[in-house]
Amino acid sequence: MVYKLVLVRHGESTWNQENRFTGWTDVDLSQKGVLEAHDGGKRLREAGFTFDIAYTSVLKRAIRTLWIMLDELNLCYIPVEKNWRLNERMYGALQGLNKSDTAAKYGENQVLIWRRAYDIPPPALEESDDRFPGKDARYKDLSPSDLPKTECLKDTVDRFLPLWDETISKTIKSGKKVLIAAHGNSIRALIKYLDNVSDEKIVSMEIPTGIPLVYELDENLKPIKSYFLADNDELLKAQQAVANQGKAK
Ligand SMILES: O=C(O)[C@@H](CO)OP(=O)(O)O
Repeated sequence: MVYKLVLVRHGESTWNQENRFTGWTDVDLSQKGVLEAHDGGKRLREAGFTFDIAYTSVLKRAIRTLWIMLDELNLCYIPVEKNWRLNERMYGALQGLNKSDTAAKYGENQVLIWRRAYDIPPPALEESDDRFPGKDARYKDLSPSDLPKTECLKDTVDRFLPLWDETISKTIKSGKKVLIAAHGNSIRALIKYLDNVSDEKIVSMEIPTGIPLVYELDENLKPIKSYFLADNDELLKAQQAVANQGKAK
């Protein structure tokens, strides 16, 4: 038995466009991001994919990407489950800052650590800060210990895993075809877990916006293979562009 699972990072957001640390900030897609979402849906349609259920975060850039893709696939009717555990990594006090300006101020290496180190979190938010998720109604049912003030990728893996273990993995094993629309770092968290990527290697893994990533999984949900629905040149260019966001201008 081979299961197929598709992951997609939302299309470009307005803060991706402005090159700002986003995290749990609920910004929308840019015009380019809307086009990328349509394009991602078309890629799946043309490759013959269909889905029974979709999972996404509680952030509108991922939700809107999913809506657009389901529309392209003529699958607006399938169930969609939104869960905070698929949110982007919480970027703490960096949320809102321009990535290049931050690199110019603190150095590119420090920004690389904040963006990509597996177990070093960015500076934390205070609970009094308006950006603290405890002030946002959508998180009102979370226990206080689940509300992050910052997260490194390891924290994102840890908070994603209960959703995987208790829900998504069971859905896949029941034979349902699953689509997940999420974020650069929540997808990196999933890839780290599925492919058992080392803490060192995950640092250089970049996820492009809007390009579906297909996983073929065995009966124990171990990956047999994975591939983006893009040619190599396009993929490398898109991945390099994400890496370059942390460079000083
Ligand atoms: O700002 C963010 O939330 C993420 C994704 O856009 O950025 P980065 O690629 O720097 O982790």
